[in-house]
Parts: sequence; C-alpha cells; structure tokens
Amino acid sequence: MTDSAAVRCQSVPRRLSNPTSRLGPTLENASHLLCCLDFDGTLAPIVDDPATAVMPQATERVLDRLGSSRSITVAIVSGRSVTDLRTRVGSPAILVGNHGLERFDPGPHPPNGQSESNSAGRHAVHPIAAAATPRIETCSGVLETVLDPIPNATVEHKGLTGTVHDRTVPESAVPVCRSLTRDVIERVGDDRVVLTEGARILEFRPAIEWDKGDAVGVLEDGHPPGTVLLYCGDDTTDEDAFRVLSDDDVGIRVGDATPSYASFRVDSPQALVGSLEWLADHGPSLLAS
Ligand SMILES: O=P(O)(O)OC[C@H]1O[C@H](O[C@H]2O[C@H](CO)[C@@H](O)[C@H](O)[C@H]2O)[C@H](O)[C@@H](O)[C@@H]1O
Repeated sequence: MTDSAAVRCQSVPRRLSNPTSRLGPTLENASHLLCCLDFDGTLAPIVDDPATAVMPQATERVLDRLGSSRSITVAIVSGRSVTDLRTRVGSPAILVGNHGLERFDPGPHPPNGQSESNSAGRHAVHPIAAAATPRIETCSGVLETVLDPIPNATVEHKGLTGTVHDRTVPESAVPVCRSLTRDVIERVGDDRVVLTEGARILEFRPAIEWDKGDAVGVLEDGHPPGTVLLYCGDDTTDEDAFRVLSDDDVGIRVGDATPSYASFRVDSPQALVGSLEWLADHGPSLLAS
C-alpha cells in the first residue's frame, strides 16, 4: 500500500485472462506474497442459505498448496465471524472476520491489538467493537422480532456485526424488509451503528472507522519489505480493501464487469480457482527469483 491509493478511482476491471503476463512480473519483483481472499462469492459460490456455503474441494486443495509455501501467506478476509470461518476453512490461514473487526492467527505470533489466548492460536478483537457488542446484539434481537412477519427474512448473529438476509424474500416484500431494517437500526442503533448494503444483505456494525482495508493494512505491516499484496473479493466491503492497494499490488474482483477499485476481474469463484492454481504452480519459484 502507498499514498497513491488515495487517488484511485473505480472503473471496470480488465478480465484476467492471462495470469502469466499479469501476475508474473508482479511476483518477479517481490520476495513474499500476501494473498488475501474474501470468502462468500469469492472462494465459496453464493447460495440461498448462508449456513450451507462451502468451498469446492479444488479450492480447499489450492489454499493448502498456497499456504504450504514459505514465501506465501494466505489470509481469508470475510464479513463472517471468525468462529464461523473456523468451521468452513480447513487450511491454517489467517482469518480476518466481521469485515476486519477481528482476526485469528493460527501461528505462534500474536497480532497487534487486544488479544486473548486460544488453544490453537490467537484471537484479536477491535476493542471498541468488542465494547459495542451488546448494542449490536440488541439490534439483532429487535430485528428478529420486527422482521418475523416477512417470509424468509433472516437475521445472522455474528457478535461484532449482524446481517439481515433477503435473498429468498419474495421480491414484493423486499422494500418493506429493508425499510423496517433501516428504521430499527436508526432507532436502536442510536447513531452508533451503521448499515451497509451487500449482495442481498443489509449489514449493521459499530460506527467505527475500521474496515477490511484497515485490517489488510495491519496484515501487510506485519510482513517484510518486498511483500506484494493480492486481494480477491466480490462485494461492497471488498472495495474498502481494493481502494487501498498500491500500484505494485494486485486486486481481482470476482463477478460481473462492474466498476471497482480492483484492476482485474474473473467471472466466478470457479474461474478464480484457475488463477490461484497458477499462483500455487508458479508463485514460489517466481518470488524466489
Ligand atoms: O466478506 P464475505 O466473506 O463475502 O462475507 C459477506 C457476507 O457473506 C455471506 O452472505 C453472502 O453469502 C450468502 C451465502 O452464499 C448469501 O446467501 C448472501 O446473500 C450473501 O450476501 C454471509 O452470510 C454474511 O455474514 C457475510 O457478511
């Protein structure tokens, strides 16, 4: 990340059709790769029920291969909670959850910030977000009651943040679902909770100046000079991370050709696996050259 991030603007990313020509030169000029990957819509295809989202086996395999290289660090950067991610990600990656508000390091070294011992690693939570958890839980509870009459509207409790899902809500009921959600957050959140929109979701979180981009910055600060950053994501909060990439880093947006701060795009999670396999095949030797 550099100061040039401040002048980036959104445009339609170019399709990443040839990883060798696009990623090869980047890796040749670096000594280490920090590979940050969003989960839903990026590694795991989107499904109606968020509880059933899984990574295909080919994706799990390529994450294992990337993570086994000493010159590559893999981090999953997600809107899901760390607790949830730990049930879905088998490989020993760093897990950044709740859009950057918490982080789990499987390695022996504690991350920055407030930390708490865990038998299998270290879990750090943004301290202001931790203090705001009761208010978030109150919002979740009130929303569950208020949205109960809306068919298929669900509230995902994630501790530090919460999500209202309307993917399978009848189209005619979506406007009222969203309007009720906004009313509750305005009334119960009392200016201390903010709403963001994502892929068929409204998410609420503490009104703190901290997002995926900040969390990725902290991750990068923990790596030596010569580290290049790859960020792959598909949704609104991933733009927070794409926005802070430097010209030496690489951003890949997954999905349709919509404007993004990322420079490249692939069509789908399945297409991304192809690029990650290229990285696993060629990354370690290019980084060492
Ligand atoms: O940052 P991410 O890893 O992309 O997480 C963002 C949200 O993803 C999940 O919701 C999305 O995926 C669901 C399963 O495919 C889908 O049903 C939903 O419509 C999508 O928005 C997750 O449930 C949320 O908690 C995450 O914040």
